[in-house]
Amino acid sequence: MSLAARIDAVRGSFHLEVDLDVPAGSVLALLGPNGSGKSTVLGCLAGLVTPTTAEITVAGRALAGVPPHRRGIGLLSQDALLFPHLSAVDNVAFSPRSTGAGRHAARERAYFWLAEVDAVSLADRRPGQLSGGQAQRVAIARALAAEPELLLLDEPFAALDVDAAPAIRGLLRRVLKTGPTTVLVTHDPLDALALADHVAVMNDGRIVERGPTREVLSAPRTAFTARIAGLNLVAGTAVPEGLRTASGDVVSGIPAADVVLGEPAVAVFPPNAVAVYPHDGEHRGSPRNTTDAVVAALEPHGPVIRVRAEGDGWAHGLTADLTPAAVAELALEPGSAVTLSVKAATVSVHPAAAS
Ligand SMILES: Nc1ncnc2c1ncn2[C@@H]1O[C@H](COP(=O)(O)OP(=O)(O)OP(=O)(O)O)[C@@H](O)[C@H]1O
Repeated sequence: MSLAARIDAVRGSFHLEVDLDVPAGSVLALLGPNGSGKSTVLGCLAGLVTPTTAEITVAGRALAGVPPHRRGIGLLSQDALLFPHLSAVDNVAFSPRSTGAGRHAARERAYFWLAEVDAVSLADRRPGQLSGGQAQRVAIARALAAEPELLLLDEPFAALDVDAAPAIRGLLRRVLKTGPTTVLVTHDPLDALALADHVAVMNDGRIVERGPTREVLSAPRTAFTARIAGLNLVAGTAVPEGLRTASGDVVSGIPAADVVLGEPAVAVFPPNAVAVYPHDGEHRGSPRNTTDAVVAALEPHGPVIRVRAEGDGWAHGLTADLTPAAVAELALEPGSAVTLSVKAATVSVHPAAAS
């Protein structure tokens, strides 16, 4: 069920103007800072915010004038928002019940989805007896049990503590692989990397950049996206040491709790974790995570100079932040041959959406 939306909306002095196209079954992440309009987009899609003008179609069906509960849309927000007086299984069964399923069929479907999110053992508990992560599992089951044509996720990990978030992220990655067309709102590039095929970066009510997630975040075309992403990314497959790239290089790093060996992953590290040495220099740091490269560009970046590298293998597109004094000392200029080194302890390895 593909989504196509052209939305124009005004909220006070804020003006939103976006268009979105999300192919059937894929996940689009809307990434942007506070106040950029992400929640307003979700509100318009869900029918909770009235746009000035909007053309929204899901699987070719126009949603203009359709009330929220008839839109075939599932919404999962930061807080699970379960009905406090119903058990977990009755909360999940509520979705199919409200679309006409009989009591028995609804409970059966509820147990199916509770099993999908590893929460069958919680079936008889009330929301007040669930942790934040457990409640969010049940809320995911409830959203999916409605079998929505479009799933909207509004910062689904924001209210979870750091220990619970990776498990829920892993779970969503699993169910979204075969799940409905999804729009995910987040301000965390790692959420986009883990879950989204495509990303649209929002600023001040507009989409300033869009494309395949890894492409946009690893080679941002606008300074704004670079600031949001602000990270080096190397794509590959998770291995015990860290990650193996398509060309067979291993980048060592610390795996996040939700990494699965053999699955797509990205190694992530900030530009200030990359050390730059002259190509034939003696100081190569630790022999791990060392690669030859050529300086492609030097860009002022606040108090530092951001060195953009090109080369074969995983060096391509990496950025390193150096002080102006270091750039002068190394006599760096576009075309300089260098060796880059990244300490494994500064590299985190995260699961990535397969794209
Ligand atoms: N009910 C409202 N009335 C007037 N202005 C509003 C209302 N709701 C939101 N806004 C304004 O619309 C703009 C976009 O808000 P929105 O919540 O969509 O951004 P966001 O990107 O989701 O931000 P956050 O990440 O903080 O949730 C903001 O400037 C906000 O102040």
